[in-house]
Amino acid sequence: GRARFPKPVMVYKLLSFFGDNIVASEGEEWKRYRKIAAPAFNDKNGKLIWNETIRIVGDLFENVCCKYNSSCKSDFMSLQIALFVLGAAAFGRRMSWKDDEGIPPNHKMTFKSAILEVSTNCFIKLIVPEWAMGITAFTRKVRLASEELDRYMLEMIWSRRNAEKKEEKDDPLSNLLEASSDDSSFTDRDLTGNIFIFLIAGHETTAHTFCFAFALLALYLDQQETLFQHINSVLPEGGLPVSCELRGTSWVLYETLRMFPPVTAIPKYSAEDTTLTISSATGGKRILPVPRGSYVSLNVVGLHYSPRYWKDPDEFRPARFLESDWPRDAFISFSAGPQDCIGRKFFETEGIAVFTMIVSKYEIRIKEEPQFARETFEERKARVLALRPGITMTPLRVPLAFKRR
Ligand code: HEM
Repeated sequence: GRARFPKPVMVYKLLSFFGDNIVASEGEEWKRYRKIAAPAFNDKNGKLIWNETIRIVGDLFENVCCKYNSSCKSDFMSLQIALFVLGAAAFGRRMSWKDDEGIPPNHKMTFKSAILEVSTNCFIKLIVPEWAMGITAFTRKVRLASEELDRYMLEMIWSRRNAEKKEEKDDPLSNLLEASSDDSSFTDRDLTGNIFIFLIAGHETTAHTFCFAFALLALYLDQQETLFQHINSVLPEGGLPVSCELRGTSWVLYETLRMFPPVTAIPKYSAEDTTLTISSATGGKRILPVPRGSYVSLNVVGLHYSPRYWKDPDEFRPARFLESDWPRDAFISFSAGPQDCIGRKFFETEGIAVFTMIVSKYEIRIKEEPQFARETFEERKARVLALRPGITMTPLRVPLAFKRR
C-alpha cells in the first residue's frame, strides 16, 4: 500500500524546478494536489482530446510528412504530435506544424521550442549549479528555455484568470484553475509546478510510445494488416473515426507499452520494518525482510517480460490483450494503486485517434536506406528498436516511410 511504501521524494527533485507538484510529493501534500488535479481529467476533456487529435493529425496529413510516399523521422513526428495535443487539449494552446508561429513580442523563444528544449535537456539543471548555467552556449539555451517556459506558464494562468469573458473550456488547465480558486493556499507556484508536470509527464511518455508503436507496426506488417482490417471493419467508408471504442488500436498501444514501458522503474521506499513474500520460478515461497528505509523499486521491464505472466514475452502480439483474463496486475506501465498515472485516459484517447487515422490511410514502412540494404530482419529490428535511457525510455532513430493506401 501507499502508506507502507511511499515515494522517495528526493529522487523526484528534478521535477520541481517550476514549483512543488503532484509527482514530487507524498503524504498530505500529495493528497491535496491529487484532489485538485484528478478532476481536471474528466469526461469532457476526453471529447476535447479526441477532436483536437483528429484535427492535428488531419493537418499533419495535409501539410507535412505524410504526403504520398514521403518519409519522416518517427521519433520527431511523435514528439510533435504529443506536444500539439497536450498544448491544445491540456492548455487550450494550439501550435502549428508549419514552423511559422513567430515569437511573441515579449518572448525570445516560441512556446514550442521552449517546451521541447526543457523537456529534453532540463536534467542539466540538476548537475550544473545556477551560477554556472551562463558558461556554455548549451546551458545558456537551457536556462533561457526554462525562463521562457516559466513566463509562458504564468501568462497562461494570468490571462485565463483575467479574461473578461470567462470562456467555458474543458481542458485540464481551466479545471485546475477553477479547482484551485476554491483553495486559497494553492499559489501560482503550485500551479506552474503542476502544469510543468503535466507537460513533462504527458509529453515524452506519450511520444515515445507512439514512436515504438509505429516502429513495431512497420516491422510486423502482418500485425499492421490485422489492425488495418480491424479499423476498416469499424470505420465508416472514407470517414473519420467517431468514437474511441476501437479496441484493436488500444491492444497495439498496450502491447507497445508492455514491451517498451517509458517509465522503466518506479521508486518507493519502506516506511516501516516489514516483509515481502516472494515466490521463485519453481513456485517456492520465501519471506523477505524489508527494514524501514529500504529502497524498493518496481521493476516494470522485469514484470512485463516475465514468462510467469506473459506467454512468449519477447513477441509483439497485440491480440494477447484480447483475452478477457490478461494479467492486469502484471501490467504497470502507468504504475498501480492510488498514485497511478492520472493521464492514462488522456493517452489512450489520443493514441486511439492517432493510430486509427494514420493506419486507415497510410501503410507504414521502415524507410529503405542504402546503407542498411543488406541487413537481416533481426538486425533491422535491433536497429529500429534501439533505445537509450533518459527520463523515459527513448527511441534512438526510427526513419519511416508512409505510403497512401
Ligand atoms: C504512455 C503514456 C504515459 C505513461 C506510460 C505514464 C506513466 C506514468 C507513471 C509510471 C506514473 C507514476 C510515476 C511514479 O510513481 O513515479 C505516472 C504518473 C503521472 N502521470 Fe503519467 N504516463 C503517461 C501519460 C501521461 C499523460 C498524458 C499525463 C497528463 C497529461 C500524465 C500525467 C501524470 C501525472 C500528473 C502523474 C502523477 C500522479 C500522482 O502522483 O498522483 N501522464 N504516469
